[in-house]
Amino acid sequence: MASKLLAKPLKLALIQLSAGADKAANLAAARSKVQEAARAGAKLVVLPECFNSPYGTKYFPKYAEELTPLDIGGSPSAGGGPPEDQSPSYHVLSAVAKEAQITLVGGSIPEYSKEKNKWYNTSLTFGSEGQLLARHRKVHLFDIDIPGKISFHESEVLSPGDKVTLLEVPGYGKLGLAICYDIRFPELALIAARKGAFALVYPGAFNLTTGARHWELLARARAVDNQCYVALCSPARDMQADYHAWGHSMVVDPDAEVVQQLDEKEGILYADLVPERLEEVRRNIPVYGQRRFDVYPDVSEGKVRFEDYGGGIPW
Ligand SMILES: NC(=O)CC(=O)C(=O)O
Repeated sequence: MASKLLAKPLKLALIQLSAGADKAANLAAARSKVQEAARAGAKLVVLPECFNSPYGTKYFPKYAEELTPLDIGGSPSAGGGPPEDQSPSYHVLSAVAKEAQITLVGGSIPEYSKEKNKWYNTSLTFGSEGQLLARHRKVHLFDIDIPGKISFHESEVLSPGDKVTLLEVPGYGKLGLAICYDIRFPELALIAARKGAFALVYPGAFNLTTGARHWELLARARAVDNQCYVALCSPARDMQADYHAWGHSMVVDPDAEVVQQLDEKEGILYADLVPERLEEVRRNIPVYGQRRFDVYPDVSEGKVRFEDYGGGIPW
């Protein structure tokens, strides 16, 4: 097992903010909070799921943006990226990542693909040159019915993505990137970890029912399964909104300890991702070298659809 992390801790910021009906105001608030986090020294900044729109199927088509032609690895200033009027969120995220000189996981936004005539819940990550580093479309759609509590069906409007997403944080190593409900599916996290991820990042909007039951449990489960850092970034709770987000953005370390956690209000969580901690945990309990692929299959091998934006670091 080899880690490609530098010895220097990576300062992470999770921005918990609520999104209202005014998209321009949501984008302006996100921009100002990202700048604040960068001034505090964060190098990797994460926004929440659906940070530019209220969360709800009736809102997705209205707030959706067209991202094609996607220029993965390119820079909008060099002619890449969608036109400004089709995707203001793309351009704000790109610009603020460059201004702030950070890697920015831009939460998620509703995306419309004209080519496919489909909507997606999509996360875009930008590098410090403003270049698009990665795109993840939520693979597992949030379709649930808990009688008397909550019924939600993203699939009424959205289509699922079809890839595990990995991306390189320059100078540090790989992140596994997924969105909210994706965290309930351990295979996605396991594949990302076995392909070299040192941290799993989930913009996510759990609610008052499922958040209380499973938010921390799932974060800690994915961390202990994979001996990775896990970061969950939620919208702040707004009881005037249709959907009541759980909040409680959190970072869990590779030994499944909660390092930091917010409450339900707006705020920024800072945490250092420490390479030595990762190595210590993996050395102490070396499950990665102890798997029995003669007894069961390695889900990270064979027919796996994954997008690795930046070269593999196999363990
Ligand atoms: N909003 C989601 O995608 C997931 C969620 O709230 C849950 O799994 O619970």
